[in-house]
Amino acid sequence: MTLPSPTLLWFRNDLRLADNPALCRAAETGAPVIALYVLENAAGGRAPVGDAARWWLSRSLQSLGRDLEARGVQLVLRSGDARTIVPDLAHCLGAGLVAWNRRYDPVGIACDSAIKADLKATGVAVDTFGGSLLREPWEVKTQAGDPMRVFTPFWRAHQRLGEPGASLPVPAVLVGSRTPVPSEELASWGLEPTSPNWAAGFAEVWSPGEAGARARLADFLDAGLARYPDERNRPDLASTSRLSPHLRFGELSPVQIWHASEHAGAASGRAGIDKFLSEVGWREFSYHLLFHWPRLAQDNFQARFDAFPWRTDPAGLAAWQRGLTGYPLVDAGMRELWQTGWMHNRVRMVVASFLIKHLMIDWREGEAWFWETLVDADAANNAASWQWVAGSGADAAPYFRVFNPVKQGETFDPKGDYIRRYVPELARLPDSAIHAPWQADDQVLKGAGVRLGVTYPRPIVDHAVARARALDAFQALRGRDDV
Ligand SMILES: Cc1cc2nc3c(=O)[nH]c(=O)nc-3n(C[C@H](O)[C@H](O)[C@H](O)COP(=O)(O)OP(=O)(O)OC[C@H]3O[C@@H](n4cnc5c(N)ncnc54)[C@H](O)[C@@H]3O)c2cc1C
Repeated sequence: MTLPSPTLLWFRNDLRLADNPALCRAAETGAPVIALYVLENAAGGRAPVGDAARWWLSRSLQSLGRDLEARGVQLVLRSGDARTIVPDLAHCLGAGLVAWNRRYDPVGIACDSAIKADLKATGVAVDTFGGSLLREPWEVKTQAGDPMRVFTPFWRAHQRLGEPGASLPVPAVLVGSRTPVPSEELASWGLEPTSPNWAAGFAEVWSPGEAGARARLADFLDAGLARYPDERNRPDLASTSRLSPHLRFGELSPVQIWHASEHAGAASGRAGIDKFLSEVGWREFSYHLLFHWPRLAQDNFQARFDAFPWRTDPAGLAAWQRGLTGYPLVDAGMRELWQTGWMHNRVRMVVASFLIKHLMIDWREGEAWFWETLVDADAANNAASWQWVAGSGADAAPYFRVFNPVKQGETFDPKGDYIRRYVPELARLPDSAIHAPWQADDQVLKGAGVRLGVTYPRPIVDHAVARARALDAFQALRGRDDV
């Protein structure tokens, strides 16, 4: 008896078995399934997965590999150029079908289009699906059929399209290949740092993989959703879902989140679910922007910002990266990032504003640092958010809104617990001094063991002076035309 031609299932940003349309399609064929992950080469000077996210990827692939193996399917690992690896493997296996869930970044789209054309030209069928978003980025548009630039009407139009379809179960039956396919060893990819192992703290905080994602969602819906509208800006509390790295690698889909939240919402109340899903909506909006403006991570969305007089300040950039600016909330955020690969959204906004406005360093420097240090570093969310803070983006915060890091700390970390957690050299300061130690009496500093300029830096810029400098620079841009 001749076996049906196998199906090659290419995993990318969808490292899960549940609600995975490409996997369902592969299962439906009844043919043997061979799963593939390709560690792709750097493109445009940037690795497709940043340093901290590589740690996550390593753990997530281990988890996916185990889950597939338990169902008799091999996860084949290859590294290099997907444009040659995928067609070569498909031909070598005699695959009748290659299936994948789409991606939306320009490098990914160009690569996938080329592979699809190549496969089709050689008689291999290709099926692609939407699996990372609630709606495909081109589905939401203005009445004139154009892409949208403002979040609120975007989200309204998105919601008018109706509920997302049902979330797909893990296929009941998957057929694996009887013959093992040569695969590279995950360990040989060196995804996890060793000397030094700067990711040592990550495993204490995170459980990469589909099971970890599901558990985190369940915990949040149970304990966090009802409090989310009131507490989501508080970095000192476990106030948000922390699902972002799971979403980044597609261990969970937004469709699953949507249905689970709607289900839990009955008990938690409408306010929590609406606010939470609107944040997931910001992720949809970022992807919409990246899809329609593929140079979102490179070019100012508003061209008038091209004339902005960014400063070159290597010492300021290094102090910011290392969490040594002398502003406790900024330093706590940058150290949370270093220690855990993640940072609370409120603090992301404050540290980004500090880099862009207090130091007047180009937002692209910040975007690049986050790309390498965040476990959730995401081509769409990172670029759109940096441009949002800079004021150069679509529907962005106005440039003249300069966060005061002291006031932000007093409002959102009122007792200084978050600062104490990540800036331990300030831990013994009283609440009244922790947000601005340079304003404290000598006696207070001494009592807390703080020696400014020795155990903790003095502020590298004065807030009022830096604010005025940034506003002057912005004033000069006024009157220039937007894109
Ligand atoms: C300068 C800057 C850079 C950022 N870079 C990234 C990034 O690389 N990757 C990333 O996923 N998010 C990024 N964000 C957005 C946001 O900070 C994170 O998504 C959020 O902190 C993740 O935590 P959470 O999962 O607990 O969020 P929750 O508040 O629980 O929200 C649930 C989900 O909604 C989405 N979401 C929430 N807020 C936003 C937002 N403002 N924009 C887009 N999507 C959002 C995320 O997918 C998140 O997981 C950035 C924000 C800023 C200000």
